[in-house]
Amino acid sequence: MGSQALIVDDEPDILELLNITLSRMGVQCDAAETVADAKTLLQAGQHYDICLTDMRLPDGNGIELVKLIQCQYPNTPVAVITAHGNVDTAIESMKAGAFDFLSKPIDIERLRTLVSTAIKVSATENLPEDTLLVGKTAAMKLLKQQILKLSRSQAPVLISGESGSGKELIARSIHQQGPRADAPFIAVNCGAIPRELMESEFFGHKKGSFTGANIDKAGLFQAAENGTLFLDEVADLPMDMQVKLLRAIQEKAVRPIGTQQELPINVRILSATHKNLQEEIKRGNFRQDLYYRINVIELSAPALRDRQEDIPSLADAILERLASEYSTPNASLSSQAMQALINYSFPGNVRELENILERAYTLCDSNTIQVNDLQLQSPQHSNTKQTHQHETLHGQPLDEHLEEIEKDFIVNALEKTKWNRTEAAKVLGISFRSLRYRLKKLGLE
Ligand SMILES: Nc1ncnc2c1ncn2[C@@H]1O[C@H](COP(=O)(O)OP(=O)(O)OP(=O)(O)O)[C@@H](O)[C@H]1O
Repeated sequence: MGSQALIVDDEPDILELLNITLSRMGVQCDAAETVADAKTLLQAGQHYDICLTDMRLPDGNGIELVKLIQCQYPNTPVAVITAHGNVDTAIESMKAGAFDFLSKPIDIERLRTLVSTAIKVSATENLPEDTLLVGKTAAMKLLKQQILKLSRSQAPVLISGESGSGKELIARSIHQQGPRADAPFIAVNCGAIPRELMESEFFGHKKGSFTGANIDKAGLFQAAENGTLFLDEVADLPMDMQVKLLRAIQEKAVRPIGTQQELPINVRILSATHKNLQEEIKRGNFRQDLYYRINVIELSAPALRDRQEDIPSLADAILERLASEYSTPNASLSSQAMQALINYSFPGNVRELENILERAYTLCDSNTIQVNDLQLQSPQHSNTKQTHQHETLHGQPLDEHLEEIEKDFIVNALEKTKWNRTEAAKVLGISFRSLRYRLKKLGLE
């Protein structure tokens, strides 16, 4: 059976344009001119694969319909049509649950893309449960529900959370469960691209546009076409790049370096940060307008210490994966070792759990991992400063003791920055040169 759309607008020209475009795509349309007419059609029992509604209607507004359909007909994706340049309503409607928006004057190509995405969403009603994220605590259940809901929308999502807490995995999960699943998921660490290459990395370049540009190169946006672009550590984008990114998101188009032509793009943007972006805005490091665009929906990845009950199942899943990666027998944790993990504070979250288990798995003598194999730091590791202040020296020379503290801080900073020494030096508030000197001195190289 063909697809069915509900189109709601009081301007006959727009209704006609929608009707013709959709009919050519094999989608049948029912038209309404008011909120009341739309309600009557919905109540008549017809299932709609998409509802397209104007924002301003004679007896109400589009957001009202978005809310009503969300609540009573959750399998029908709704897209709103907004006045040209009205970002506020577009964002407000997506926050209210609209799956996407279209701004006037209507671009036929965009309309077609939007409708076919919506039909895909509507056709995949009963998706299998998320298989990427391990965890059954209330926090994880809620997160998985949110992911499922968000995967159907095209709204930009900002995922916040501590390092290693699973932000990228959450983004992947949103992508995999949504209508873009068959297209690429491209993850980019915004802090890791050299500044001078950034524009070309994101938008591509034409052969000969700068020294070293020996061939035409597609950027990340083009690589993610029809799929998802995941901007990890988005707070690390330099200001000039933030402006360019904002423009690309707003215009839904990019211009490769050395070309005159804008290329239209159809990419969903997901971002993540472990920093507090509001703070970064106050400090003048992040643009308010970009924040507003990428943070339409906010998700937060819970810290592992706040969902301790998930530690056993995570540990089992990780050990199973290690055994299959190494093609060696599966190992398990002694009950004391498991308890020690449950009591540990995991400043580095799931990534730290993975590292601890990988080391223990390689080091342990039998197939059972004991507490000692885990080599856990003291539970207060993340709070090193305080604990050391209150400790006595236990007969250890002061210098040696201080070196230990120094080592702790440096290792901590390196772990936090995934061993990026430039970043670690920043975290520590010392110069790169000084960090290099200390690494040598402490035998950490
Ligand atoms: N709920 C989970 N279930 C299974 N594995 C997880 C879960 N959360 C995180 N992981 C694993 O932990 C590691 C770190 O996760 P991920 O890279 O998604 O974290 P992140 O928050 O993006 O980290 P960073 O802030 O450092 O970029 C990955 O190997 C990921 O597969």
